Amino acid sequence: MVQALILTGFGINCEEEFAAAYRLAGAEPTIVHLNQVLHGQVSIHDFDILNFPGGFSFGDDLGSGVVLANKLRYRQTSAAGRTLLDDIKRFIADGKFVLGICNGFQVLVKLGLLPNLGGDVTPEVTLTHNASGRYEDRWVTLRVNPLSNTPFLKGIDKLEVPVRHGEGRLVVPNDLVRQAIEASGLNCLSYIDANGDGTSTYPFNPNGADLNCAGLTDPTGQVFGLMPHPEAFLSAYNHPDWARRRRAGWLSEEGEGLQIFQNIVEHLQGSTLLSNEISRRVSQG
Ligand SMILES: NC(=O)CC[C@H](N)C(=O)O
Repeated sequence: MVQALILTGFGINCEEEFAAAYRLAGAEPTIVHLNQVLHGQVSIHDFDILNFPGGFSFGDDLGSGVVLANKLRYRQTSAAGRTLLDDIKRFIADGKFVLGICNGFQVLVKLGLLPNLGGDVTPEVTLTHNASGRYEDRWVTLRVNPLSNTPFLKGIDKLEVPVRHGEGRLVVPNDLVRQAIEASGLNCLSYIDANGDGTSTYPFNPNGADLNCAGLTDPTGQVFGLMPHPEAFLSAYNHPDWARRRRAGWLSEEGEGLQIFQNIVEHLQGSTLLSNEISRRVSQG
């Protein structure tokens, strides 16, 4: 069974929704306090996918996600001076997956794991206060970038999801970074308007993000982060307009966010089968 590690503690508050998403997608979720990982009691390497949920880690002090990102980068988890970031780099090199939602996305961006164009985990973009100057709590519509290579978004064209954040505005500091992100489709999700076009117009784009960008991946597609909350749209009944949609013949019981979790679980199941298959063939000569 695919094993999903979900971190919590220090003000993270979306871990149960995350766990529900993996359970519905057929994986086994384990919620672990960050200290258990930082103190070496739990190893991320025993899992297939590492998850950073939303919330208000460290009270958003110094900027959302900044303190947690610094703990991952600088806090030594062993006498040998290893950090959790060292472990995460190995985890990714092993072909495993990392997902950050909202505050989790902020952590991955502040750490430099997203977009990680240069491969040296140095911050290249940032997330800052919404252009509205307010916390935004609303539903938005996203379009998946067809250039994106991430298995998380396979087969998805468009999805509706809620946002709830104060610091969701992606800022891309220069043209070179912007071009590199666009050229490889790392801006995997954009906010769209009622016509289906990418937009910087409020409230369709709830925070004024550059590139109308709601989510990023790294070049491998293994690290994925987004501001909206797919784990809050697991059932059709999570949608504020479910009754009207139902009357209009929209019959699925599943929420649109669930597909992302089903995608990654299926992908991991496929790769596990493949590696089992290979080792069986090798042992049979
Ligand atoms: N829901 C969240 O994860 C919110 C993230 C962060 N605390 C913000 O307000 O931007």
